[in-house]
Amino acid sequence: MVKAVVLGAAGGIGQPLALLLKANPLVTELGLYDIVNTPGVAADLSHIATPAKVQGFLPPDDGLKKVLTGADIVVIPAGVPRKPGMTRDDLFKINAGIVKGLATGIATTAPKAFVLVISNPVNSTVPIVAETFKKHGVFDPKRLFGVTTLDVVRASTFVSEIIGDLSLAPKVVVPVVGGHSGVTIVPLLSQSSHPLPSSLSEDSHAALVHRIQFGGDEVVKAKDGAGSATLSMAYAGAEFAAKVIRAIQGEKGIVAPSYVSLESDAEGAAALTKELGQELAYFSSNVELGVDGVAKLHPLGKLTEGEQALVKAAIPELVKNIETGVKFVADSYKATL
Ligand SMILES: NC(=O)c1ccc[n+]([C@@H]2O[C@H](COP(=O)([O-])OP(=O)(O)OC[C@H]3O[C@@H](n4cnc5c(N)ncnc54)[C@H](O)[C@@H]3O)[C@@H](O)[C@H]2O)c1
Ligand SMILES: O=C(O)C[C@H](O)C(=O)O
Repeated sequence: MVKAVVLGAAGGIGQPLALLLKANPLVTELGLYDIVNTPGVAADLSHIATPAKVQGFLPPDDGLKKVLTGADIVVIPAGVPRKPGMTRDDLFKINAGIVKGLATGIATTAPKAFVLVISNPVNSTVPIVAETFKKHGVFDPKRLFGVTTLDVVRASTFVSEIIGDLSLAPKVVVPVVGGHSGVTIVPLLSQSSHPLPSSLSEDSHAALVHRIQFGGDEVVKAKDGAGSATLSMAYAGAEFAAKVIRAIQGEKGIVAPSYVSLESDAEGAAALTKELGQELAYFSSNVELGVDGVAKLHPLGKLTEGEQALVKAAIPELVKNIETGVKFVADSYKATL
């Protein structure tokens, strides 16, 4: 029995994500929450002939508490998306408060749930959830995940395009580490399951790295003011959620990159910190999933000189983004004293 909950379920990501979760036969209950339209989305999805019982909730009448009651896994795509010319950090002002409010609801109603954060800027919203949980004395670093799967999905697609065979895309695996914005997105192309053509020029290689790092901008530009990636994100979010669900049901050996706490006693956390050469509270690396969430963090492994430089460039930005999230929660609690 698995109850999955989507917070922000009526949005551009929320609706197709809810559809894909409804289509997942392992999900037996699907709770949808948003500030608008969830009764309609839930009624629509509830006619699909799959096991999940679907219910939609709105803020009145304790909707957040009701949707979160009994939740095993909570996915959060609530918040505003970018418009052309904006960075993900520009979303912080609005999304930080939304995420903190939802995290407070989870901390008080479903503190043991596995929490998957999609709302941007992920590098800062994940620390916001963690700090909120800490304030409530319920933080378990193994149960909190920043969803970076879209970067991994993009890397698979773009590499298979360069190899010249899109049919390979589902099989191409490229670890993408760091975080989820610009230079913090670090694709380890030297570790691709399918090597790049040896004829690929240095410039084309650099362009590929850039395209993976800034793939989100491509979509924001093409949507021309109508938002950012929604369908590919829903696909990626559902993929990652499905892996977490399989792992918590006991399947072993599931590995996926995710932005997680390094301040955890999970195997490999200390070794990863050592590889990074400095303490970082959060980092995205290959994570082995288990019944309790993060079971093991994989090392970065052998990097090329270029990849080492990319990791080095990502670290100061991550430090700044993490600090912004931590400070937001600290300040907001100070303000309420
Ligand atoms: N992690 C990633 O890789 C990734 C990829 C794409 C988008 N995103 C981010 O996901 C977020 C959502 O994007 P979108 O395109 O779905 O936006 P959207 O505007 O289409 O949908 C967001 C939904 O959140 C709802 N919402 C707002 N405040 C809420 C609250 N307090 N409680 C519950 N729901 C609330 C809105 O009503 C809306 O339905 C954005 O921050 C975007 O940047 C992340
Ligand atoms: O680019 C964005 O703002 C949305 C998302 O983070 C993405 O990578 O597509």
